[in-house]
Amino acid sequence: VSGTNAVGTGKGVLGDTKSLNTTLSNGMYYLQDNTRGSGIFTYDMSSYWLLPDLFLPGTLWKDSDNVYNASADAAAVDAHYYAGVTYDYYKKKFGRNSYDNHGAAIKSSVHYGNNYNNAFWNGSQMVYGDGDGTNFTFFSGGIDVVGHELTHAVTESSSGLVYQNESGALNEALSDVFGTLIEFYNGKNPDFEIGEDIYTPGVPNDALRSMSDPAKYGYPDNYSKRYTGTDDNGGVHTNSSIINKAAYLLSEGGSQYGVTVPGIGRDKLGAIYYRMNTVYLTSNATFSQARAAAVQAATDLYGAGSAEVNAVNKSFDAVGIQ
Ligand SMILES: CCCCC[C@H](S)C(=O)N[C@@H](Cc1ccccc1)C(=O)N[C@@H](C)C(=O)O
Ligand SMILES: [Ca+2]
Ligand SMILES: [Ca+2]
Ligand SMILES: [Zn+2]
Repeated sequence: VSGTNAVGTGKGVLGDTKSLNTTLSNGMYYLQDNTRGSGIFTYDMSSYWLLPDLFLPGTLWKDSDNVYNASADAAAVDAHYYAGVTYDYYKKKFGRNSYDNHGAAIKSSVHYGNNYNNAFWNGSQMVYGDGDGTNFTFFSGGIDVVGHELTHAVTESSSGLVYQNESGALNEALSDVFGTLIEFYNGKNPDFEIGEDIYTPGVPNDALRSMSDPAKYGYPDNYSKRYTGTDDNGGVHTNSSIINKAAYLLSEGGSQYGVTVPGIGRDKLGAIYYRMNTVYLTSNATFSQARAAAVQAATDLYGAGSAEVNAVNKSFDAVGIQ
């Protein structure tokens, strides 16, 4: 909508209060943030429970008093706010102006479907389900989820990793890695767990995946343990954990399978994986090609024979990728 910039306040999924950039137009407030790129827009899909995909993005979220404390508001509050944090991360860390590096408008829809247990990037926008209340709560309530989904847009605009088999697992891992780096950038209860804020709301201290110990949730932490079937587009949410573990070890350091990795920290992990995704990876890249791409990216950034290049090599050795 065309109007004037405003600042609202709202409560997120976890009950936390936050300020929101909104737009005042004809006496109504909208979840439209005009301060970032071409804008961040948050939509409501709650009226479109039948064949929802036909109605995306839904209705631009409107409110009468610019206060978003109702229970139905929480998912929109977090989708809107965390999209802004994600925009800021890519801009501040890499000078990237939105997911396409051309200031594309960022659109999110919440309350998609009926108790929908997922969130996704549909090629044009982010879409968040409410969860069934037992396995998941509102998906936008996790900043690592929002960062995960928007990173799919970054990947689509750069490497274009095909969403199946090893390239698909790389695609998923990049989304988990940057979802986590964005969670640390935000600074509230950051961790190397994935989805902890929205997974099983009735069960504390668990997550959908773990980067530090994938095996905790039955996922592989070595190439020798990869899934080779056809489920889930060839196990994209399973084999991503092999790359997630390599990324965790590269950042934090550690040992497994007799290989010790010297940690180089989150910022260098991000710089190397960002350059890998935006400069070197091709759409059908394998895990082995990803190793070569990461080594080249680290070489560009820190020099051949640098401690960083050594750490990259060790991190892939530790997960059995040559
Ligand atoms: C609709 C088709 C499937 C799209 C899968 C999306 S990109 C996805 O990977 N969603 C994440 C959501 C997420 C992200 C971070 C933390 C928790 C949950 C995902 O991992 N979905 C799981 C449930 C899956 O699809 O198996
Ligand atoms: Ca997390
Ligand atoms: Ca839980
Ligand atoms: Zn994904």
